[in-house]
Amino acid sequence: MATERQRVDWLQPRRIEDWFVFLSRGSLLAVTAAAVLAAVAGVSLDVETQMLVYLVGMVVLNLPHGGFEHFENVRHRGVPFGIRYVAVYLAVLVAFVATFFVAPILALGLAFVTAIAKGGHGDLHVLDAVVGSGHLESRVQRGLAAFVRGGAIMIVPLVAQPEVFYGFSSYMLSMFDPGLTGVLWERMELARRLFGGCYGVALVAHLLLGYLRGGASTTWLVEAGETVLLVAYFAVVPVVVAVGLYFPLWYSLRQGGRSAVARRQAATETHSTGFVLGVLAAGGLVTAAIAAAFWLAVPNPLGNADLLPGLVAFYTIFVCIVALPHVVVGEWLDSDRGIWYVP
Ligand SMILES: CC1=C(/C=C/C(C)=C/C=C/C(C)=C/C=O)C(C)(C)CCC1
Repeated sequence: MATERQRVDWLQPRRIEDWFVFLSRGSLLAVTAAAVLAAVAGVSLDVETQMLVYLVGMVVLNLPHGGFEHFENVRHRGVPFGIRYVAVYLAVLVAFVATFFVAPILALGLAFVTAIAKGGHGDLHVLDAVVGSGHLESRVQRGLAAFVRGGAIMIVPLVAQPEVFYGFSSYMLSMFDPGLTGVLWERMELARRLFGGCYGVALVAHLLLGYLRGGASTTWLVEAGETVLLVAYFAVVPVVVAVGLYFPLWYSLRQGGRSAVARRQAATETHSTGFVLGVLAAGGLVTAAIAAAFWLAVPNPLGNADLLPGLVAFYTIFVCIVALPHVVVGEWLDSDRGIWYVP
């Protein structure tokens, strides 16, 4: 549901959720500005450092939030629901892993779609709960908002930094079939033009429709500003760093704001530190067990890459195989609440 709420003050956050959103914008803006300054000064981060930033961002900072998000979805929902949820979740996870073995290119495409869907729909719910989405009146506008925000994560770097994008995609495919290395390069230009063209049209349509519906309303201005920030960020920040910092600094921070609103509305008790640490420890163990099983199941866990790029490729596929069932089961099959619950 679109909401009229508009409480975020760009410079003076008041509530806890406004702080989360404020920090997400500030940190992405700072990283974007640093990337522009570095480009102007002719300085660039070496690829090793970029990969370390990715691994720290995704594993150390983002993974705990992912575990917490999973846990919140099934908490207080009853035992039969929980068992059904976990069973369907595991079935979808196994089916997705199987797809990597029989059709790796299709599965990699699904992995990218997962990142787009998660980022896009997650952000749409943050607009509903915290930022304001009053100007998004129709389903088409909401769909466009989600596609444009999520698409920034994958399609903008595909257009702006195709070599790195394809290089890592090749590593990911080589985990399952070394013969597929290089196969993507032949289609690179076509994919860039096709996806880049569609994305450009969607971006302009999204901004224009929002404006035509309600003029330069505050919610439109703020939302358009965020969209432009996301596009600029993914266009100028080296893609490995950009994705590695987007999930902790934008996705997880903002979801923290959304869940603060949801908890207050549902009058759910706040968690004690001990409880949170217990959930994190249990979640960490389950996640590590899934990662270990996946490592053993894959023919070449590091693909044809060296250690660091191999770990980036492995972790990326791993996070996608956990995230896809989360989006499918948690959001689209759990019609009562969904993973991005907004009261
Ligand atoms: C294509 C591509 C990448 C893909 C990243 C993906 C697909 C991340 C998905 C993250 C998810 C689903 C997180 C959920 O919380 C890398 C590794 C940055 C390297 C550059 C090219």
